[in-house]
Order: sequence, then structure tokens, then C-alpha cells
Amino acid sequence: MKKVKIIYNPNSGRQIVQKNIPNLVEFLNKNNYHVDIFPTEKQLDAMHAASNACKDKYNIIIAIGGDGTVNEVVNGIMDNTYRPKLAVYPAGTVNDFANYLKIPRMMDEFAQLIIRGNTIKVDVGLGGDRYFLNVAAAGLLTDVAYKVSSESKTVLGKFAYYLEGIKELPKQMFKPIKIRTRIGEVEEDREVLFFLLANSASVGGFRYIAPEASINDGKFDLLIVEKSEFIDVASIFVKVLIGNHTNHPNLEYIQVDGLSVECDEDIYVDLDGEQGGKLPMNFEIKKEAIELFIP
Ligand SMILES: Nc1ncnc2c1ncn2[C@@H]1O[C@H](COP(=O)(O)OP(=O)(O)OP(=O)(O)O)[C@@H](O)[C@H]1O
Repeated sequence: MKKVKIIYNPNSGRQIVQKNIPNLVEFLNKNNYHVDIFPTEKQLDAMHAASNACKDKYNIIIAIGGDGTVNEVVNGIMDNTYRPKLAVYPAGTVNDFANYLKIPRMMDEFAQLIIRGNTIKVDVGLGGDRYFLNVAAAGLLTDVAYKVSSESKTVLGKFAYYLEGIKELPKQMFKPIKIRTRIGEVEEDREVLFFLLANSASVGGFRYIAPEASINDGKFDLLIVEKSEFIDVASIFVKVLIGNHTNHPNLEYIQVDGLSVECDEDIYVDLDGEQGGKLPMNFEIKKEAIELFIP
């Protein structure tokens, strides 16, 4: 009998998906799976629960929540050499990675995905001492996520991010950060508004921000927006919506297997939508480190 651990955040997103959990458990039990559930109460609960599930040799972990919960579960799994297969049941406001993989939100479709058992090994990023599944980013707009309260996210969903983003634009728009990047042996001083390392193509609800990204190629897609005037940033933003921004003159878009960023300013790095410490930071990729259920 396969052992399944469900780790869920009762407060993520609009708290709709969580109502399906009893049905999911019943369905899995009927199909001969042993299921234990663990509701999180606070930060890092999901990480510890995932790490314990590895030690207790669960076959499958189902993470139910937003990108923050999924990030914690990934961190818990990556700390162990025995790694259960992971299924992400999206219940958050954005859930980029699950959207990218087209994971269903309907309970019966999601349950079928577990039973069918199709999986793919995906790359996992390491930023400093914390892992990330989808994105590491710093600069313009990245601290938006921290400024949106959990209540407003629950009510407004992902529009809360955009509303908060628009409010923040005038203040932060023209504040470039001085960084020194090292890619392989090449060091470069740059003034940038923003950079991100993406694993999948979809970040922050923008589906095509890293259009060439592949989740198992052992590479990150690095996108750097150089110091720019408002008009250029506006044109990049519009192009990002349809994914034809990558050859914009103010932007660099390349694939890398690692990156190191130095910076003298107090700049936070966002890992999968959560605060992940400050620059300077080294970023590495762990190729095909976790096995994920896919439709
Ligand atoms: N019971 C809880 N109540 C409040 N916060 C929690 C609880 N359990 C965990 N958390 C914290 O909330 C963070 C965010 O949760 P999660 O990502 O699941 O939801 P979200 O913020 O609604 O979704 P998204 O990340 O897609 O915006 C988690 O990283 C965790 O630290």
C-alpha cells in the first residue's frame, strides 16, 4: 500500500480547494492508498512536515497551498536523500509552477492524476541556503508580494498583486541597483532595475516571462532589465504580457546553470514569492532533483 502525506495550508488562496481534501482522502483510500494529512499553522511547518515525511518513507507528498507552501515542501524534501514523489494541488493566489504544468484544480481530475502516476523529474534552484522551484528575483516590484496582506490576497486573488504593483511603480521605477554578476568566469558590473532566474516560463502570473524555459534542462532562464527610462519599462511590460520581450534592447535574456550576484545595497531576494534573504547570493541549479506528478 502506498503511503501519502497531504501537507496543506488551510489559509492559502481563497480557501476553496481545501474543502475538497476530505473527498480526495476518501478517493485515495478507496484506491488502496494510506493517507495522512497535516494542516500547517505557521511558517516553516510545511518544510518540517515534508522533511519528516521523507524520513518516514512516504511514497508521495501532496502539497496543497500557494507557491509559499510548495516552496517550503520542496525545501523539506531537498534536505533528504530519500525523496518522495511530489504532487502540487494548487490552492494559492498564483501557483505559477502548477499553472505551467496544467495541474487541474477539480478534485476528481487531480485524484486521477495521482492514480495515473505520470511523473517528470524537475530541476530545483538553490539561492543561498534555500531552494526554489520556480523563481528567484530581486529589484523592481519584487517586494510587492511582501506588502500584500494575506487578507487582501484571499479576497482579491492575484489582482491584489497587480493593484499593489501599480501603487508601487512611481516610487521604485527609477531606482536601479548596482550589482556585480558572475556567470561562469565572466564578471560584470551592471546597473539593473530587476533580475530574475526562472525555472518554468511562468512567473508572478505572467505566463510567458521566460518563454524558452524548460523545467528539466539543468538551466535557469536569466532575465535582466537594465537601468531604463519609464517609457522603456512600460514597453517591456506590455511585451511581457504576450512573451515577445526577450530581444528588447534594455533587457538581457540568457540561459545559465549558475549565477552569483554581489551588491552593496540592502536588497531582498524573492524565492518563489517568499523572502529568501538578501544579496549577495549564489544561485545553483540541481538538475532533475524532484519527481513531480503531471497530467
Ligand atoms: N495556517 C496558516 N496561516 C497563515 N499562514 C500560514 C499558515 N500555514 C502556513 N502559513 C504561511 O503562509 C505562507 C504563504 O502560504 P501559501 O503560499 O500557501 O498561500 P498564499 O500566500 O495564499 O499563496 P501564494 O503564495 O500563491 O500567494 C507560507 O509560506 C507559510 O509560511
